[in-house]
Amino acid sequence: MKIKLSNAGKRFNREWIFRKVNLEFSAPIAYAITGPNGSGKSTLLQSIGGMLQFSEGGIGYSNNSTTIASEQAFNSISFCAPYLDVVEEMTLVEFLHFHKAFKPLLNGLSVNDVIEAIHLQHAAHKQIRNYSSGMKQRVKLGQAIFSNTPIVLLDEPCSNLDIAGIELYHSLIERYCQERLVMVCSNDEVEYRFCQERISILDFK
Ligand SMILES: Nc1ncnc2c1ncn2[C@@H]1O[C@H](COP(=O)(O)OP(=O)(O)OP(=O)(O)O)[C@@H](O)[C@H]1O
Repeated sequence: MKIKLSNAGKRFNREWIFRKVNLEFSAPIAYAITGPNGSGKSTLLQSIGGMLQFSEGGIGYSNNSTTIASEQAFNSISFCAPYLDVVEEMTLVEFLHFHKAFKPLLNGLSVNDVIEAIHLQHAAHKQIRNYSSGMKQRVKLGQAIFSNTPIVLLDEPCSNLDIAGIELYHSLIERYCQERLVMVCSNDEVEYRFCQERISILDFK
């Protein structure tokens, strides 16, 4: 799986956040997108994930040289970010079954396997609205990492996680993301230390 950015730029009103981004991303490599607060990491990741449109230039997705239409790319992408909501009214079991109807789980895994993997068995039947912030972050990570997509986009993946949660994050990456294209937006080395490639958003100002 490949993503190619050609002269990509994004602005909000008159403010250019980044310009002239010419980069290629391919599996099985993990990329870190770094930069200070407000520099545009999340904006770039959301643009790559198709949640925002570039203001200039473009993006291409392909798999083994076959082009994937932008409007179909979401099938290949999973996304985890603190600003993305989960369905708070559902229990974890309900939410994962609901999500699985749109994005299947990694081959051979069940909803129960995912719940065990993110260590939330004790809260499986509790409404997500009553979860702590760290528990919700485990749900978001599980939802992204266990979706059967070749691309995994992670924005500040360790937000609200304690030390055990951060270790869990690294073990999930190690076990389930080796063959995938992973992108991590962060300014905290702990979150992206496994990434082979590092990209500073400041290079595109
Ligand atoms: N919808 C929007 N409308 C206007 N400006 C926006 C919008 N979204 C983001 N911005 C601006 O774009 C800039 C980049 O924001 P972004 O969230 O991408 O930064 P970031 O590098 O991810 O920051 P942080 O490390 O704090 O998460 C900021 O100046 C922000 O105010």
